[in-house]
Amino acid sequence: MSSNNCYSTTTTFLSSVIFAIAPLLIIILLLTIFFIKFKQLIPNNNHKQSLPPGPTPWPIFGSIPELLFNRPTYRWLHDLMKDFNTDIACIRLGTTTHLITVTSPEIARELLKKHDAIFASRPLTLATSLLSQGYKATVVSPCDDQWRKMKRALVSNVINHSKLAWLLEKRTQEADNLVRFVYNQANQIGGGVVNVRVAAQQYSVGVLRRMIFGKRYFGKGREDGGPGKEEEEHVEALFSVLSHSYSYSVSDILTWLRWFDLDGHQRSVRKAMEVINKYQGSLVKERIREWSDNKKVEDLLDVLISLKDSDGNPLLCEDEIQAQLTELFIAVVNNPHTIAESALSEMLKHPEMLEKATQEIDRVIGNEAELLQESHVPQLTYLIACAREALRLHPVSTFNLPHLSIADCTVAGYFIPKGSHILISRLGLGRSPTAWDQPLRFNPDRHLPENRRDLVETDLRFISFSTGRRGCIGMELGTNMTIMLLGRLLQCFAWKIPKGVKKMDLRIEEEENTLLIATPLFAHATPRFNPSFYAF
Ligand code: HEM
Repeated sequence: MSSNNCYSTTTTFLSSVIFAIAPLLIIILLLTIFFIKFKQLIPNNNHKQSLPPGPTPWPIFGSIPELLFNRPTYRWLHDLMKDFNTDIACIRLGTTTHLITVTSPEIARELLKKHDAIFASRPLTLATSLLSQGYKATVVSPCDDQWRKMKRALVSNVINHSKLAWLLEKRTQEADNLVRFVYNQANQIGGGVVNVRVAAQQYSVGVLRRMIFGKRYFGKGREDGGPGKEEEEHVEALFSVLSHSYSYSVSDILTWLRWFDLDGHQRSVRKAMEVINKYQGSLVKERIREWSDNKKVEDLLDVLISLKDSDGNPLLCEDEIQAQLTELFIAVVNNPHTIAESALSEMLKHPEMLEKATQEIDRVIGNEAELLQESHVPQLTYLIACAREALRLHPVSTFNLPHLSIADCTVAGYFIPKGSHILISRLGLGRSPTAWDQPLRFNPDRHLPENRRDLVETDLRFISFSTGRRGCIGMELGTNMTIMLLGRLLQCFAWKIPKGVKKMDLRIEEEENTLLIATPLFAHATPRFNPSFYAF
């Protein structure tokens, strides 16, 4: 037999062996992959309790297909909880992430009061990473040293009682501007129709712009007190970032798809951040460049730049300041305006409430020539009750900001694994039939026995500023801004439903995690006083 023949026989033999065992190898490989995945799917048996009820997950993908195809997600989650007849549910995403949804005040208290330390972190998303320049600030950062540093800086030096007292005049100027803007629309024979949403949104952001940058307008502004195109663009960009922050984007759930930006979220957030940086960023850069330690500290940007660490070096770098300012604007852009808009809409449906709140303001001020001031706010208990009721019944978002658990825990008798995303439903708490009698009725009187002087609700019967380590730092400012906004509108103008509108439309807009009333509130305003009252 020739060597050639021998070689070819050996090759043929080897090929036939490989050919014979190839399917076996493929089967072994598949089994190994399946075993690894399957192992991940088996619940951890070290705990005795079961997970909260929820849909049966698909292998590997969990309930991601349902989550992506049932929009808006908040409705799917709430419907699912109703079907399971539960106040706490668990939706598994992929093999390891658990989404825990909660609709009862008792369970919310267990999470944010009893086990606060365990649930004090935040999940990461593409939008929150972009807005915070890689988690350099407070609101969206996970519970780490950077968050601690920034929160401490905010509470001790930036948003506290003494700084707010120092900046009172700037806030009052913006409240005067609100009245001027609305007066210029209402000062016609028979009054005028006002877009309350625009006035209220621009007031909220205007208050912060004055406190941070010492000025109201990025550009030339407008004579009538309204927003210029720069301010409109700024507010629109803030809302865009806010609405994408925790919106269950495909790229947040299946992170390996981020590159493709399938739902366009990344593009939208980057575009909005360009606008925000164009306005805020250039001011911060310029101020840092021109900074000298002899400069008089005149606004919150000066405060942030002037903070020093224990070695006497600047405490915050430019990125931290930029990120923190964006977060502060995002923190105020929606709450005060939504509360004022929905409270006024409800009061227009119930004119006796409008009358009662206006009479209270007149009585507290006692002197017709004076405009409402922040010092009057604690005495306006009926108006505060109306704002609390608006917060309870018409929350601005379906869920509180998400929390993330940093250890395994037992809640309501169920096992909650480390790394769970916790979504506390603002709708579920505020409209809970066990916590509230006739929950769907707008009834400010239900808050009166408590005689509250603020919007704080630490018992979590509804979410206002929430509570615990991740609780809001803007309770005093948020209450004052909201009540001044609503109070000035009621004090200075008589409001009614515009001609041709049969009833106020309080249907909500079904967008991801936002509950804005579908149509902005257009209401008819007439000045209540002589023109000389508005000449300030
Ligand atoms: C009526 C007005 C306001 C309401 C209803 C409100 C509500 C909230 C809520 C519900 C949270 C999330 C709490 C949680 O995760 O459990 C929050 C967080 C926060 N708010 Fe507010 N807020 C208001 C105004 C403000 C203002 C005026 C500021 C400051 C200028 C502010 C700054 C913050 C910050 C920094 C956080 C993040 C805290 C952290 O994660 O550690 N808020 N707010």
